[in-house]
Amino acid sequence: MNCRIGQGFDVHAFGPGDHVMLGGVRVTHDRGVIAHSDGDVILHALCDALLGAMALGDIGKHFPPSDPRWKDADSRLFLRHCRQLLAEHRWSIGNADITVLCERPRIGPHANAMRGLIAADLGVAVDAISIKATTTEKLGFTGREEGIAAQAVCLLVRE
Ligand SMILES: Nc1ccn([C@@H]2O[C@H](COP(=O)(O)O)[C@@H](O)[C@H]2O)c(=O)n1
Ligand SMILES: C[C@@]1(CO)OP(=O)(O)OP(=O)(O)OC[C@H]1O
Repeated sequence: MNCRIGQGFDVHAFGPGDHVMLGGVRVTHDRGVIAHSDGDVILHALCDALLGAMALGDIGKHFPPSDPRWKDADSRLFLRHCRQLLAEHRWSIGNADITVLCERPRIGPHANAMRGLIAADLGVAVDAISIKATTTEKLGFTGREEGIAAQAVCLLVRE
């Protein structure tokens, strides 16, 4: 069996707003994020992990921030595009594991909803998708609540 690993990382600054899109879920918050698309750090990190495993560049290469088509775009579109690329290149997802770094909002109560959407968009079982969260103990930009970060790793397999 042929295997590949990939990793991705994304950050968005908090800005004015009343919600944050995370893993495709609209999470109510007292801030929004500043981004060209909907600024979903979970999905952006996951797309980068998948693209990285396939050595197909990064999300900005596939969806340039200079392209008005992606203004306020639903990041689930990006994930579904990655699914298409996986199929074209005959890769299947073994698993993906994601960590969100922020003091707030709390991720735990939404993690299963996020896993469900991601699994549906990628056509995999929910137990292939893991979402975890940590604060950074009030340290750094996430600790000061200036922004939110996510990192993702994935394993791809090909028979
Ligand atoms: N935004 C967050 C941050 C953390 N959690 C959950 O709380 C646990 C403890 O966080 P520490 O940073 O103190 O380790 C963590 O393991 C998560 O389960 C969360 O849901 N949302
Ligand atoms: C997602 C894209 C889409 O134009 O823009 P942003 O929403 O700003 O997000 P980023 O994580 O900076 O990735 C780059 C772009 O591909």
